[in-house]
Amino acid sequence: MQDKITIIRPDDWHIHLRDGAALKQTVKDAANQFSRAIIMPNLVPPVKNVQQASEYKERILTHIPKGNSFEPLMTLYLTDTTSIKDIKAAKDSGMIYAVKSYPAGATTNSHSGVTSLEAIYPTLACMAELGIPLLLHGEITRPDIDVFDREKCFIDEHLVPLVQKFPTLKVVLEHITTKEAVDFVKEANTNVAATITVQHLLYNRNHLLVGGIHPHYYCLPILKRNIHQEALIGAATSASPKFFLGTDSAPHPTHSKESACGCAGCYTAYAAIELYTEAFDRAHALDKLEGFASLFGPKFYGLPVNNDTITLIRKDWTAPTSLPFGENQVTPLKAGDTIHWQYLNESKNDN
Ligand SMILES: NC(=O)N[C@@H](CC(=O)O)C(=O)O
Ligand SMILES: [Zn+2]
Ligand SMILES: [Zn+2]
Repeated sequence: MQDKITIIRPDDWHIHLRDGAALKQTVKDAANQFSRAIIMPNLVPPVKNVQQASEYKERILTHIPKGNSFEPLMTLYLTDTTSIKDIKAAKDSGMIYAVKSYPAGATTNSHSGVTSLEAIYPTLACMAELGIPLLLHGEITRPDIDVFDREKCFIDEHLVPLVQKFPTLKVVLEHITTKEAVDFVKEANTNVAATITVQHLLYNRNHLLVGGIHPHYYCLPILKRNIHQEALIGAATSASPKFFLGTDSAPHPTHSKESACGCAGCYTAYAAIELYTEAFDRAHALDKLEGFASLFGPKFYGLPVNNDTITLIRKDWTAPTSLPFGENQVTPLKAGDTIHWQYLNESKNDN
């Protein structure tokens, strides 16, 4: 049995760091394991232009521990009024790595999101031309569509035509949750990729709903049935460069999740790489972890691979039941449970 694994340092291609006092914990956790992360722009108000992204980046940078070279890769929040001028400014800034589309109303802080992707095709054409990736929260929001079918419907109704219309546009279908998404991405052209969260590899909707309702497993897109979980594990461990690591670590105060109307999002950044290692170990695919976590993301974004490594050992430890989150607390995924791999935090930035 393999008890130790060393891989090139990973990056997180989808994270929510939030803002203000929350940054103290979220930045520390992300910077501890990852070299770079794609920073989601769904703040209140959203990060809509270069100026706001640059100010947000500065706020993040002040929380990076001394001697740590974590690099936040900033994104813009796409709205119905994002203009070609905004996209050109993003490109010229050299600090915007992608533009994120939230269908209006689909998820946390998405009310300023796009009401029709088709209506902003000229903006997307400009992104294709300038090589700026489009990151998609891929869910339809029509109330007649069942919450478990929203990703599949988004693919059929919006993504298939989008990819046909813009074959050169780089597209990441974020946090995929279904077999249909896996199949779509596999068959699409090489400009189409997907991130996969660790909760969608470790869990399915039974974990959310059997034996009581478990709000800390609630995220969007919602956990699906086990056949979808299996398809995601298959994709993540397939060595296909189209599938790479994106935690979607999305903290909410404990009281906002343990509520009559609980928020969507799981906090995983505190132990992300340990949890992914656990998922790959379960699938007998530890040899596929490095590609998924450290090689395929940079390849898609056209960035260099990191030049240091991290090591994990097989060792049980207990996840904290709670972590500081500004003036509140956040209950992390797996709170109080045993995690079977441990990240040895010794090598970072000593080269
Ligand atoms: N994934 C989630 O359940 N929540 C995310 C938003 C998102 O990524 O959809 C959040 O910001 O809380
Ligand atoms: Zn999302
Ligand atoms: Zn997210």
